[in-house]
Amino acid sequence: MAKRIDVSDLNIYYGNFLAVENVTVSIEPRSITALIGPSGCGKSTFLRSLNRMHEVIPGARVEGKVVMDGQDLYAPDVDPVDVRQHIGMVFQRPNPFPTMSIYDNVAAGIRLNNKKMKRADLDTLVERSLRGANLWNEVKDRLDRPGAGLSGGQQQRLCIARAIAIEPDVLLMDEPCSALDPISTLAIEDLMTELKERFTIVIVTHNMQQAARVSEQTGFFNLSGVGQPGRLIEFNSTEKIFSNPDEKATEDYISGRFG
Ligand SMILES: Nc1ncnc2c1ncn2[C@@H]1O[C@H](COP(=O)(O)OP(=O)(O)OP(=O)(O)O)[C@@H](O)[C@H]1O
Repeated sequence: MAKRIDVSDLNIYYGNFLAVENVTVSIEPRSITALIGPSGCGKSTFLRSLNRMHEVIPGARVEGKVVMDGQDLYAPDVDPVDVRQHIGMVFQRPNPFPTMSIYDNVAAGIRLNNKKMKRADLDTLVERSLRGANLWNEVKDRLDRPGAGLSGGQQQRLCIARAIAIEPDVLLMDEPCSALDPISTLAIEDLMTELKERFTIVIVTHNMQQAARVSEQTGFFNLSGVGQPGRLIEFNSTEKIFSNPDEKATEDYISGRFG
């Protein structure tokens, strides 16, 4: 079930380095939120803080709140592994488990959560996930072949199938199309539009046309100089950001004047 995320006063550190400063934003359920901005402004860092992946880096930590449907994800009694089951992630480079079969790639997360699931139920879930990722028709006759044997675009859809198989509430996507050709990119964009009916989606992208095509809301991050923290400069409807942004820096960035 798609859920809403409310971030308040979030500071994100790598050791003593403040990488992202003072972000307050609300991410709506059943919609796509795009994060754009120049390299190094903290988009990926912010994304990873939403499902507590940031803290797997030694010395990395956050201050502030990330609340999903009323639950503070950084409260002391919350298990980060549990958070990552509810907030799934898809990365820039498709990363299927290379020697595992297509079937096992999709089943991997389900098996971790539910070791005793019957084979027939698992088959149903794997098929549903592959259909959900628009990959079923291409792989249904070779489910036992290695995931690494698929094309890049198919591998990325396999990773999306793996992510949605455990029925998360939120899907985080960090430049999911940057390693893909234009046709595969459009396939993933169509898929995102379908998935937003069921999931809250947050995507980091360098491709402004992509942000404009797929998202309802856009956040523009920027930094004032090397070594300075990234900040969320403007968060607005995608239509407004790309037609009449409030901030000059947003306008300069989307019109290609820097970044
Ligand atoms: N593992 C890390 N350890 C220390 N600093 C890091 C680490 N990862 C990122 N940073 C720093 O945090 C800041 C934000 O980086 P981040 O990768 O989040 O930016 P980004 O906007 O996603 O960049 P890009 O668009 O190039 O991917 C940068 O100054 C970066 O050097």
